Amino acid sequence: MSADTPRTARPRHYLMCRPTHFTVDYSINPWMNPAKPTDGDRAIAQWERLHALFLDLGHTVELIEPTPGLPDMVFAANGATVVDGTALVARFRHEERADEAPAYVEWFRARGYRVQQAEFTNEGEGDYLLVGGRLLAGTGFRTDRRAHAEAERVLGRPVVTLELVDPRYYHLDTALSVLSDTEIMYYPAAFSPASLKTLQELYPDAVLASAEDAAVFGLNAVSDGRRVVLPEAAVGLAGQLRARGFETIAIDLTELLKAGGSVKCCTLELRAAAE
Ligand SMILES: CN(C)C(=N)NCCC[C@H](N)C(=O)O
Repeated sequence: MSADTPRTARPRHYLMCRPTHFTVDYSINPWMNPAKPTDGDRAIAQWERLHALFLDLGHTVELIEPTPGLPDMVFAANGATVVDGTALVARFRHEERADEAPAYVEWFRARGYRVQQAEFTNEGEGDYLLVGGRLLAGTGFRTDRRAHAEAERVLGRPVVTLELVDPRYYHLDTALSVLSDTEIMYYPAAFSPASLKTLQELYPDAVLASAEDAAVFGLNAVSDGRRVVLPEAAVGLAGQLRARGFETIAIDLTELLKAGGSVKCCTLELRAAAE
């Protein structure tokens, strides 16, 4: 598709979590260095700009109350995967985040979602990305490979397993982003040779990110089908997207990057049951 391709934005329903208690006081990924100071006010200001931006774009945003002592809870995308009104709630790999799961169970139950508590480790939309009718599923660092069959059964979508091999890209959504129901962008070196072949076969026209754009979390982006919100440092990727007819909106979330997250990590999509 070219820059002249007309694209349609679909209004989305998101869940976010204010980084009230954000800090980096443990390390569970290579981006986290507890010796490096964080600025809580700056994290909140950056997050608030993202929140306001989604509202300006016409999306609906709900909020989950941040729990004291859970500094990574701002990364709401990890809380669950929600398809057709069913929330498959995360079971976190690391003890430091384990207590986030009950907060999500409670949030979804209170709002009438069908809630499934996971048997196997999975980190929600960090590793599960819905592209049209297909669920791309990451494994290698966080989500257990056995969780993929569970996701297929609970969410009713065929799953494609993708193996991540670079610890900097420990969640699928740090290395791959969904642009529309048929298009993705990804960083090839983050995947095993077999998974790369799978991606090349399924998405021969995908946008391929450079190492530089991947390293500033350019792939941790959120698209509504026409407008792609992505970290402002990912300038090469933004140019590639505009050449394909997407509008790009750059945002600074560098304070949250100190914990290994950016735009997509803060944004869980809520997909209602079909009417
Ligand atoms: C896309 N998503 C949701 C993420 N990549 N999440 C960021 C999680 C960061 C956290 N410190 C952790 O290591 O779990």
